Amino acid sequence: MASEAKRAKLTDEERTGTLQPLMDKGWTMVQGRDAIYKEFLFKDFNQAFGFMTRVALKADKMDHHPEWFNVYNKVQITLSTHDVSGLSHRDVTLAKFIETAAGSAKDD
Ligand SMILES: C[C@H](O)[C@H](O)[C@H]1CNC2=NC(N)=NC(=O)C2=N1
Repeated sequence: MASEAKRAKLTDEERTGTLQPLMDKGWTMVQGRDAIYKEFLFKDFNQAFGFMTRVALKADKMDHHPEWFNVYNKVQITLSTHDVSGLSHRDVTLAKFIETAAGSAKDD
C-alpha cells in the first residue's frame, strides 16, 4: 500500500477486519473521538520504560507517534492519525507492534 493510503481514514469495511482483533486484545474506542486506547501494566518502571523505548523507536521510524501517559509501571496509550482526524492503517500497524512489544517486555 502507498504511504498516503496508509494514512487515509479507515473505511467501515476495513474497520470490521482490522479493529476487531485489537478490540479482542483489550483496545477500546475513545469516546467522542475516532481513536483507540489501551492501558498496559508492567512489573515496574524499568519494564514499562523498556517497552516505551521500543515503541518510541518504531513510532519514529513510521513517523507515527502515540499519545501516551506513563506513571511507574502503567502506560496508557491512545492512537489516532492526526493528519486525517481519525484511525488509519498506521494506527493498526502501530497497535500490533505495541502488542508484540508488550508481550516481550514482560519477559525482561
Ligand atoms: C509532519 C509529520 O509527518 C506528521 O506530523 C506526522 C507525525 N506523527 C504523527 N503521528 C500521528 N499519530 N498522527 C499523525 O498524523 C502524525 N503525523
